[in-house]
Amino acid sequence: MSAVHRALKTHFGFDKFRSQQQEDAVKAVLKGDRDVFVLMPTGAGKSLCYQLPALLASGITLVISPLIALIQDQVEHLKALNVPARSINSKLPSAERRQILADLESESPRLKLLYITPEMVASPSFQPCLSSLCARGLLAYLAVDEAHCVSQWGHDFRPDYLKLGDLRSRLQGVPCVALTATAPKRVQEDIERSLKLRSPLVFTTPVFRKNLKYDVIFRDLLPDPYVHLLAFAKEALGGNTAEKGCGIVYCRTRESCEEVAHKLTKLGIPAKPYHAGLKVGDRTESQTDWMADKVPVIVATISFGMGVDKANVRFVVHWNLAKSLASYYQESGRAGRDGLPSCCRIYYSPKDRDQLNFLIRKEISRKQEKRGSEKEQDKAPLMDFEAMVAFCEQEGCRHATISQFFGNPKPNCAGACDFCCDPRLVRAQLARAAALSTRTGPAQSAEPRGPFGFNPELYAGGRKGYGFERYDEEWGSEEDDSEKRKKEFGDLFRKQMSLRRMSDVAKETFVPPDADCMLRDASSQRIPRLTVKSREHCLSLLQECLTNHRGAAELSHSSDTLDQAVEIEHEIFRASKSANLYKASVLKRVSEMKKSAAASVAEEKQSESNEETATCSSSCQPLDGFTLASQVYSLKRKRVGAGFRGSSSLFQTAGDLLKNSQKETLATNKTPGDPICEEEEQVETGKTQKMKSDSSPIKAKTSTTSPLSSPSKKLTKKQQKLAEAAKDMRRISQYFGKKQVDTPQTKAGSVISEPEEEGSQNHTPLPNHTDLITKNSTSTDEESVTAVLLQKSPSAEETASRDGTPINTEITADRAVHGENHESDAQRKSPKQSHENGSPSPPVKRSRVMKDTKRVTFDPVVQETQFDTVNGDAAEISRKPVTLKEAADIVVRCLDPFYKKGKFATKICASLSFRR
Ligand SMILES: Nc1ncnc2c1ncn2[C@@H]1O[C@H](COP(=O)(O)OP(=O)(O)OP(=O)(O)O)[C@@H](O)[C@H]1O
Ligand SMILES: [Zn+2]
Repeated sequence: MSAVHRALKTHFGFDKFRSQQQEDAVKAVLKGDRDVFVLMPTGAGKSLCYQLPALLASGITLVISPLIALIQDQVEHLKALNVPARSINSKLPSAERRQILADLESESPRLKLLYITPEMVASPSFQPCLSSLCARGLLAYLAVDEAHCVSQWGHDFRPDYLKLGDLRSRLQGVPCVALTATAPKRVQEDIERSLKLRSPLVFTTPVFRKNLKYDVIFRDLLPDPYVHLLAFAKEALGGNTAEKGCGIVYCRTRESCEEVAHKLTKLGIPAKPYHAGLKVGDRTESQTDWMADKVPVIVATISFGMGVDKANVRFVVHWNLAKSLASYYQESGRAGRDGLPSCCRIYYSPKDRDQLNFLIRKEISRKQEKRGSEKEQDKAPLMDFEAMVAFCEQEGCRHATISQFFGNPKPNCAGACDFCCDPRLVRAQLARAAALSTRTGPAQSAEPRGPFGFNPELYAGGRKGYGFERYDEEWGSEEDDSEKRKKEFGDLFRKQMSLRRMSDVAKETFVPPDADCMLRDASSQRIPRLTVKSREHCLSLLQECLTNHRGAAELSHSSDTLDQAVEIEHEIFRASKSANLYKASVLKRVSEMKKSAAASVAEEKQSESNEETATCSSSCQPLDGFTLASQVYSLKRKRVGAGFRGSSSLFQTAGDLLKNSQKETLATNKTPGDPICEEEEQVETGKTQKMKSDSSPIKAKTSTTSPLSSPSKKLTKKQQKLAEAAKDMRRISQYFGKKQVDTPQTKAGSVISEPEEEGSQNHTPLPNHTDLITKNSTSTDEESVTAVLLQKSPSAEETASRDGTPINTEITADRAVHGENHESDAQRKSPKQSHENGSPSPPVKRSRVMKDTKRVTFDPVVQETQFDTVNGDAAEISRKPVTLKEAADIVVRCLDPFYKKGKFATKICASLSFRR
């Protein structure tokens, strides 16, 4: 017996390979001299093609997989086999994450397989680990599971998968294994290109699976579809639901899931729904119960089942049409993995087809609007969908249709489909459906009718959005929804029209949630202009806050804080009427949580001496010789005081900051500062200002000429004015802050903005007080004030460019606020750079610094305390109403700190300070 066969038996308990292709693929991967492309149908045993070599090779195999649920499933399966496999993901408790990272950093890690999502592998927090593994030659293989996600022609295209091409480039010399079940020819080519596979060896098995019986039932012809489904399920399960296996019913909408599950249960077969609208706990329970055979039927949206490895699935029903034949093949392929006869049925409805057709076209058009251009591959979803429709409507062997679609020769069906079983029945059904269609008239036609008619040429465009990847759930109930469709069409029409008028409607297009979106009611568009990304960002803010309160400030988030955050977010979502009020409420909640947390540590903080703060400030060395913008973030607040404090950013360039901090580093030559130290440094208080001006590495470029640069000297008259102005500004900001909230706090330490689109540079600078006040004061409406507080503010950039101050540092600092998914350019580039330089940087620390800094620098409690100390009348001011005149006065004062009681103290140096 060969070593490979022995390992197969020892680790997996299999006596032989499932197929010749499986064996050949395993051996090719083991050889390690070529990249390998495994193209086998679902259930063919693709995973083994990298899992077995991973166990036999020295080092760790990095497995990229699209869904955390799928990863968990695989990891659990491997753990049960005593295979050292783990996953690093956002749901992992921090203790476990630390344990895994410690193992990976050890000299000879125990772990053999590390599962990770494409997002996580690209995240800054993971880079040090990756670089270290790579540098130490500990990466055995890179396996990309569900590789069709990489292709823009693939039905589950995920933009983050595209980044894997870069990862691939970094991992020179590490063989790559790409695996997928569904890859028509063009998708295969795209995968090879995207993953930069080097003339890979391709292992493929025919898609035909003779144990699967396919049939199509026209739902509209049935007197009671649920009863029909019940009879089918009973038969497929062998009558005894408890022992003979289980089934999956796929629905397109959450409502359908609920409805079908309810009906089946009522009729006698226990069924549970599974969709993204369920509470996390309920969803998990549905899956667990089904996996454990406690509930025989799961009724789910397509977010369920990717990679579900359950051998005894006796039937897969599509209550609604799949979006493509490739998807259908994959989804239906979850049946009969044990090789026993199983059934795959579609309950087809032309009405359903029309809806889907409409939605696909809409999705295509949305993508095109967003992109602003057409691409050849835009056509793919429609072509794929047409193949799906043809599968249902044609007179012919279903297996043959599938095989041909994947470029395989026509198989010998041998009665494994309804047509081959009895073509007359299929024909009869088609005829009855055609008759029904004629009777019911145009409603059955292929195109939905909108108020202005529907011109597919105009609206579908001969182009397509790459992958029509998110199609379920938010499309509303399949039941009588003509009103909704009318509205949808109306919206689409308006958008199309305004697109033609060159308006930027694309911004308003609702981008549906990803399949693994954690939000409740993720696809709800109840609040206009509130995007899923915004909500996810808010969720992460809440979770981060919750996590901190528990003292688990590491990068991970535990699942219970996530649950809690999901609940809180949903509660706010439900209670909010507008996007801005929603964001305001989130910030308020974050602020409240921070306050309560800060209260508990307030005593501790007070006891820390100024001396310590100053020491810390000077000892906090930049990482890798580079000072993070977040480390000098206090600049922004200094600007608030219009240069009142010593080293005002008004005169500071990023280059200066860098130079000075480097000088300081060399001079002090101390050990790198603990981020916590930096945290403390950022906690500016009135008491520490002098210290900071003396010890801060940040020196004003024009400090020798600026009258504002030496706060330790006796203040000149002008300086006093500036001081007053600064004080006023604080009052003002306090005023608006208080008035506004009930509300959101700029001081909450987080500005909620649209999280950046993939790859975009759309960062929201934290508004400084001046900007806020300036804008707020022109607004009387509560919501618009909130909007000013929360929306993307050009303030920092404007101010900076007005000043001539390079904005890079501030932007980077702002980016830090967005957490690990919104890393700075520097962070994004760092892995590659470090690889190229051969000296991996330690971004783990960097990201910690940024994270910590952001929290403390803008801690509302700190700001409030500070203010109260300096201006005891803050609270009073905040409660006073303000007249329009007062507001105008305030605005002008903010714009010009030399303004006082209707007069401007215009001085050359003043204008110099502002123009520089
Ligand atoms: N050599 C083998 N002998 C017997 N069973 C096997 C063998 N290899 C794999 N299997 C089993 O086949 C089932 C399907 O394997 P696997 O999950 O790897 O399929 P897959 O091709 O990856 O499917 P998917 O496309 O859904 O990811 C699993 O239960 C697995 O344990
Ligand atoms: Zn057939």
